[in-house]
Amino acid sequence: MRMTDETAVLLVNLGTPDAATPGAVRRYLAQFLMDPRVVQLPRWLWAPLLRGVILPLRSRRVARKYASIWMPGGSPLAVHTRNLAAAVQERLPHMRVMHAMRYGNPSIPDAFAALRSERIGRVVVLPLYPQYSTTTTASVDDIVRRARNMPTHSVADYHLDPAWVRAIADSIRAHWSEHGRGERLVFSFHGLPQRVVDNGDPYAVQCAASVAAIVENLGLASHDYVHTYQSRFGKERWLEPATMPTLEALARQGVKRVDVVCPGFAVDCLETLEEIAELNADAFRHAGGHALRYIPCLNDAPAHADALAALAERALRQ
Ligand SMILES: C=CC1=C(C)c2cc3[nH]c(cc4nc(cc5[nH]c(cc1n2)c(C)c5CCC(=O)O)C(CCC(=O)O)=C4C)c(C)c3C=C
Ligand SMILES: [Fe+2]
Ligand SMILES: [Fe+2]
Repeated sequence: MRMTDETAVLLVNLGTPDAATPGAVRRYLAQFLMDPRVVQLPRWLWAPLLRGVILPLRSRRVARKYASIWMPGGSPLAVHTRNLAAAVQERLPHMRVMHAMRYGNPSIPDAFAALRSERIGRVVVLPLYPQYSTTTTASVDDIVRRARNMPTHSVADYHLDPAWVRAIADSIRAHWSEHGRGERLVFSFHGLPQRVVDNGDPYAVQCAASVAAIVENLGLASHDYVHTYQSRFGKERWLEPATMPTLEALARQGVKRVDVVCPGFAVDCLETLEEIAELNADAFRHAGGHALRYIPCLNDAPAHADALAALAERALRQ
């Protein structure tokens, strides 16, 4: 089949269970946690541990967490990613915009099969991770390399993209003007094992650079904000400072109101809606704080779709 000049943009996110049930969560976690980019233990050790201990226990507990945030259209990560792709499509009428998930559905191989049948000639893959990590971005690339059947260009990261930085800063300003401003702004990013960073993963450096750029745009002083890492998984040492103990320490120091923003997540998901807006908000109050206000991800906001559409167009010109 001859390819055409038609180009496509494939937005790729992490993925999420198809239902808030232990079975669906188990299928999702099994695929996610067997990715050697994510858990680097030897397979002979990890596979039986995962199947025998972790999946049976974790799937039930995590399914209840998903149930607490589930939307009429599905998992928030799936709903927001779908809506974001539609918003980007509106801005790129001359291209085909699709989305896919690294784990679960719709899969990356299925997306490439669909693009091939639509006779698309060239694809820009835009992983929805502002900061590059081997555990996320490189893992998307692993599958893209295997699945692609046409010329493909991948965007590595956009952690300092001016339009993206401005969109995040504007969303914080909008939140402040609607709800008032807390005494501290907490920037909480998904964590990584410290070992992964020690082995050369640029994620932590890029997270810090994003914080610096957003803070500069907002004109904040160093005592106005804190940069933390959330979502520890397993027994290893992860990036620090950790979000929850930091919030508890702030509350004990007498801080009554904090705002939390998560610029490592393109769209809201379990880690923001349940972990930050529910779990960490409770912990902050139990430690003596009055209110943790969570600032939502950019999701399908016009400024977010504008920034991503411009990134994709620039990548295509390269
Ligand atoms: C935004 C960047 C992310 C990095 C970096 C990342 C690394 C990473 N994650 C785990 C383990 C889990 N993460 C889970 C959920 C999850 N993680 C991200 C993003 C990053 N992960 C997102 C967007 C989500 C939410 C998915 C959703 O459906 O809403 C989970 C699943 C939930 C749970 O069981 O707690 C796990 C497990 C590791 C081990 C890791 C780096 C090594
Ligand atoms: Fe994660
Ligand atoms: Fe988590």
